[in-house]
Amino acid sequence: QPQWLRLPWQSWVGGVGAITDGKENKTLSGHERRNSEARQNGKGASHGVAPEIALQPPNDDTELDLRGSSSASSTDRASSTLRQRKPDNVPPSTLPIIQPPTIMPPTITSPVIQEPESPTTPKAEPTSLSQPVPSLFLAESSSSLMMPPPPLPSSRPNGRIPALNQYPAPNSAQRARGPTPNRGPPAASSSSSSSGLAPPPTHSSKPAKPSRQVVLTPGHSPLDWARISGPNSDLRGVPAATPYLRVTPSMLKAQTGRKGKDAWMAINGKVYNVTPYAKFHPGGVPELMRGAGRDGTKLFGEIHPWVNYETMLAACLVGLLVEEPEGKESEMDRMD
Ligand code: HEM
Repeated sequence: QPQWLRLPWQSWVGGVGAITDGKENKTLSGHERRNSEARQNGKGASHGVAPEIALQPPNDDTELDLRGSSSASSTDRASSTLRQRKPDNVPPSTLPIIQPPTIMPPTITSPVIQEPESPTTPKAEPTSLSQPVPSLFLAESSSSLMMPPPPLPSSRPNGRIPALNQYPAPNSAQRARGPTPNRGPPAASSSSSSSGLAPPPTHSSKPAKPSRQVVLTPGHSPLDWARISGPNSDLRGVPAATPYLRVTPSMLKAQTGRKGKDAWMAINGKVYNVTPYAKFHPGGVPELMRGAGRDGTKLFGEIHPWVNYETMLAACLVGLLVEEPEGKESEMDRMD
């Protein structure tokens, strides 16, 4: 940018006008130029902060040094960093007297990108339509081409939908079956004890049986039984080396749990010594002893078929229930 094109305020700012070219580094060159000028005068050490000071707006003491560079002493030129400098090539008579300027922030304009003469991307240009675009407005004139609206139903006065004040309809089959369950008052034929919150009669069930479980004594919980009847336990009540016995009904009949004998019970062909389990039985000792000395399969299944007796009584297994020998049976029958 030529010097004569610079405006006075651009000259005062010291090259800030060059920013309008979009090149910010010229601002630094303006500062650097003045710094180097001060250093050349031997005052560089005391004017090291010149760039910051030069950018501040001038106060009342700021005035334009009209004496020119030739008549100014080194001190004056060094202090010119605090004053307004004049351009070197402008005659003093043409210099305007600058009032304390109002610093406007330099306007940084982005460079305008000039498009080439023949752009590779074709530009869209308005073209004249050969046929008119059909109008989407429902004008009166076009109504003759459109389908007429459907006629209003004659059964609905004013086209309104009648209010459904009754659902189901009075003559519907749903209403004929009676009111919706639990949604209305009970029918006159139903029992007087039923209420709106009570379940319908078809859902009523027998009252649950009261629990017959007993309070087990301390140390006889199901967990305690599981602990003492582990896989290595032997609670059969017979000598350790005794193999599984073939238990006849007459043998079973003698093991009733009385007279110092253990209580044996047969369930599904297996005979168990239930005496060690008696105090652990949730149903109590007397209930358990109902099956002592006999085949308790039916009794057991009637009360708690879900109980896994085989696992629970594995350590109490005495043997298998077998039929009575022919001779023995006839002999016992004869004794009876
Ligand atoms: C055959 C003779 C038996 C009778 C008469 C009998 C009777 C009962 C009774 C009345 C109850 C209480 C049920 C209730 O909760 O109201 C009961 C619970 C129980 N009995 Fe027996 N019992 C017998 C044999 C056994 C045997 C051999 C065992 C061992 C496997 C056993 C294990 C149990 C268990 C684990 C319960 C608790 C069931 C539960 O809470 O669901 N019972 N028993």
